[in-house]
Amino acid sequence: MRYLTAGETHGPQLTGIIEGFPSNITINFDEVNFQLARRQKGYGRGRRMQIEKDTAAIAGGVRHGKTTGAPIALVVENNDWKHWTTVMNIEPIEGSDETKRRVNRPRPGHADLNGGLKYNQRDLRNILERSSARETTMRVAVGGMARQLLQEFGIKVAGQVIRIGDVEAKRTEMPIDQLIDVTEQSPVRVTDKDAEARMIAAIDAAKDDGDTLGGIVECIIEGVPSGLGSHVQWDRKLDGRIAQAVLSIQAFKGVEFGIGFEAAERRGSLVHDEIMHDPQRGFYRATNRAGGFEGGMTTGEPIVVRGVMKPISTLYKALQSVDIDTKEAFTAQVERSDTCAVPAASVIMENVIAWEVARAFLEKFGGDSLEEIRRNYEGYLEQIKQY
Ligand SMILES: Cc1cc2nc3c(=O)[nH]c(=O)nc-3n(C[C@H](O)[C@H](O)[C@H](O)COP(=O)(O)O)c2cc1C
Ligand SMILES: C=C(O[C@@H]1CC(C(=O)O)=C[C@@H](OP(=O)(O)O)[C@H]1O)C(=O)O
Repeated sequence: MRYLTAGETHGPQLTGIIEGFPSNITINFDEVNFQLARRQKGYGRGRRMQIEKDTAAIAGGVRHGKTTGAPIALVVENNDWKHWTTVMNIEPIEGSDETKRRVNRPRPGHADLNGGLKYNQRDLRNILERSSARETTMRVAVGGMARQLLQEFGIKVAGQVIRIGDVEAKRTEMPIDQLIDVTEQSPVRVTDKDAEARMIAAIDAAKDDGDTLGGIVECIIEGVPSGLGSHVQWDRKLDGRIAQAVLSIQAFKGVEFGIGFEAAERRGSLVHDEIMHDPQRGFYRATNRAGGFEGGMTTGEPIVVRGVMKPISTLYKALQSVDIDTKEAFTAQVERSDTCAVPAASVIMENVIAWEVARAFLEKFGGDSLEEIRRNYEGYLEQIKQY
């Protein structure tokens, strides 16, 4: 199973094509649109989110509410396109002075300069339009499809914000369904009300100073059987693939599983998870410090992944850069930008991880239809039980 996305942030639409999605899966479009709506919420975002109201339309691969096994085509329109039709026009507009509309001032922390050099583009808009995190809209829609496959097998995905700037949220141990409900009610996607208020204040303060904030988000996946991914080849290790998916989100700079970087400070006896057995549960781990992975394979314990997002690159208190034409220094003018997109990014992270887990699930239990996958899955569960 694979997917590709296309589309620019101020272009007419984002397009996604999923190939290899099995047949006979009932698709609830409200679920896909719910994921898109969740991504748009979250304290700290700029004016663009008031313009967009993301909904996905299906343009292939689903009939009468069920997948057919054909490639699935998804489309999300950009409402903002109507304000950008002249700037973004594909055809040159006669009599217009294109040079005036060029972006010739690369923004620090963005893809602008590297992309301009690499693709030999002197209008940096040709880079920024695609490097924008607007593209994650389609990745979330695709993740919304993957979640429906996972749901068929009782696999649940949740996320929460752990840190924004210097404010850390206390992690309340609660069942995953409750975690999903509680974080959904929070503008910064936390369960800790005290931290919520301090995070909102920190975002407001950064905004007042013309500055931005990053943070840490966590994703938890429950109900995953042991044995997804594989130790036998580097690119089949599922933790590695999830790490790649997380780092592919714009502005994500780090990833860890379970106790993560803390493992460097601890002794082995306080890192590794002891193996237990119970006639009802089968094999399990006494703890889950590994975050659900050993040898690139799932252990059957919940997958726990955290990602680090850097502060938003564009600051109202603009940073210095160099004009690509004159090579002179300037400080950038900012029209609009987010102050903090960490809560939104936690939704993106959930969905890109859901995709990777669904892909690994299909590799393990293969099959073209839901029924075939179910047979393979149930046979494997029986095999594990007898082991
Ligand atoms: C949900 C989300 C929203 C973002 N919004 C902005 C924004 O409004 N302004 C900005 O400068 N960067 C924003 N970014 C970050 C940039 O897209 C990102 O830093 C840039 O493309 C360069 O990529 P890199 O940081 O991964 O190197 C956002 C990222 C995410 C995930
Ligand atoms: C459009 C989205 O996020 C955008 C991501 C983004 C960036 O540089 O990554 C910059 C901003 O776009 P604009 O310059 O149009 O205001 C954000 O609003 C979105 O999340 O849907």
